[in-house]
Amino acid sequence: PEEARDELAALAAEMARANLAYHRDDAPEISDADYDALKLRNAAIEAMFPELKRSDSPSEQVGAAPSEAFAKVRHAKPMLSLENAFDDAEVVEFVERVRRFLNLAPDAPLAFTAEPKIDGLSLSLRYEDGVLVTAATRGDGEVGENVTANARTIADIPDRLDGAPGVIEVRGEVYMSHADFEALNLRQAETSGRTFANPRNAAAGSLRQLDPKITAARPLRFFAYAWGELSAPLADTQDGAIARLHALGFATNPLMRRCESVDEMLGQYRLIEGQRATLGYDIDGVVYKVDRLDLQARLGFRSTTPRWALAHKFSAERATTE
Ligand SMILES: Cc1ccc2cc(C(N)=O)cc(O)c2n1
Repeated sequence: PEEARDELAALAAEMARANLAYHRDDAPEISDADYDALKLRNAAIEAMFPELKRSDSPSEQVGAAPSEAFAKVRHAKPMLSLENAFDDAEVVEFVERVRRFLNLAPDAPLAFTAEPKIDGLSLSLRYEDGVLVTAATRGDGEVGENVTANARTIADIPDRLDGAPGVIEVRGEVYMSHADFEALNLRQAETSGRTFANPRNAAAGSLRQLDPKITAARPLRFFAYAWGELSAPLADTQDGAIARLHALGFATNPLMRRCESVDEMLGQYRLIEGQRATLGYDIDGVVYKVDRLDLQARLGFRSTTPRWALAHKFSAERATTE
């Protein structure tokens, strides 16, 4: 029994640390599966020595373990990641690959959009008949976490839409500005002593708080940049669709431009890179997308990335906010 008591104490400490890392700092130290294994071991020892059950045992608490913290949501359309490019030559290759796939002559017009790649965390917002019904994190791309109550506290996210398709899933990035991040860390240092390493962790940790009142006190922002299920098209082009999202009340990034050539794409990349230090929020590259949505549909997706999009990353600079 003495070893059992010691092991229960060790398990309790490890689970408490895992919970803190997961819920407050959104930097899970162990996987859901590992956490569940700790809970199982804990339950097994309690079964053998019921008198040793601790008051802080997870079998005493109702749910709220990392793996059950948020209900799971299966995305109607997978939330994909983007293929990366690190230099101009890879961008030229991407455009040539798109032309070949579409069987376009080298001089045939082919427009792209170029926009800053926000360094936050993806969120999918489902509206039905203009009402926000579900907000879900990306998760593994197929299944995310239901964070609807928390998303409702974000000012940039409308609770209702007028004039939208009956079903519309808006996708974008939740992020925290540098100024809000510094102020939050000051507050954190004075209260809990736990500060966040960077704005992305602070945004993710704030969005995945169990208590929406805590999320409401966190200054989170949102840029819309894509969509999932739609019961009717938004427009014929990427540029037009983003303009439509803006008209519906979403914040979209003002540095997005339609580009008629690779040179214009690379020019927009340099313009955005030049403004990187003055935006007031973190970006880690530029996203190019084929502008015409009929061409996006023809290009389709590889297993996890669209053929019609590319993320052109900035060279990794010494982190400026850590
Ligand atoms: C399709 C897709 C996937 C991930 C994206 C991510 C970002 C971003 N992090 O800003 C922007 C986009 O337009 C994206 N578009």
